[in-house]
Amino acid sequence: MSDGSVLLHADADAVAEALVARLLARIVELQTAGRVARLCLTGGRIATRAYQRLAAEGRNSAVDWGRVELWWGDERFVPTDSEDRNAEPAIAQLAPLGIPAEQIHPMPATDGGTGLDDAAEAYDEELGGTQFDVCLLGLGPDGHVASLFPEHPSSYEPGRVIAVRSSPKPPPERISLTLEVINNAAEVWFLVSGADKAKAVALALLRTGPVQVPGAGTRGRDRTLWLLDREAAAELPADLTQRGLL
Ligand SMILES: O=C1O[C@H](COP(=O)(O)O)[C@@H](O)[C@H](O)[C@H]1O
Repeated sequence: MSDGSVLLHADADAVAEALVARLLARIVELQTAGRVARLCLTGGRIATRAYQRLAAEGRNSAVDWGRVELWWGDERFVPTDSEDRNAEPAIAQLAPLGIPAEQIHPMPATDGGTGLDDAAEAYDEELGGTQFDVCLLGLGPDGHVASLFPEHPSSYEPGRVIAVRSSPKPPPERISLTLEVINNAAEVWFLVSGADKAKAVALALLRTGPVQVPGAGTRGRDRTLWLLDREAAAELPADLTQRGLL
């Protein structure tokens, strides 16, 4: 497991800009090595901002979008057309990139014809042995990642893809990858902005327990990056942000 690197940016827009530049470069690197790039996407405000930019910049990049797979780290178990969904709005934003539909893997929705448990199981099967090259994650103000919430059964339930009930953040029913799958990604990149996330960032980077702060137990096999804006980094010890390394 990798240690984390902190990358400080001025504000949320700068985080989104940096993310897109890094992501495009990493995908090209993977494809140059003959690989299909397997990306796991996150929901959340800053991700939405970044996907807008990715759609615009990605079209003129060297990326072969025919050799990219999209997966999701978590999803709200609501109808496909609900504004609460993580995947469908992102898929719509990224449509200009022309990623083949069979390479886009949203988690099931309530209109998919199965209940929550079967939906989580179906995604586990679809995922099979996929290992992500890059897993993007947000961090909630409470320290949650994907739909793994602090001191909640989701943060210690065994399995790879779990059904989440009574989520402290609405909507209450969700599907989430667990840390077993997330931490098997080659690289985990956190995108975090805003003063409301500062305490959670500090607790996660100072390695609080993963049940108390799921973000604290999350890291990639080869690399973990924390792309933070100044507000989100405000409660980190100064030496850590100055060195940029943990
Ligand atoms: O509910 C969720 O929240 C987190 C964080 O979202 P944000 O808007 O506070 O950045 C997100 O990472 C996760 O995918 C989502 O389902």
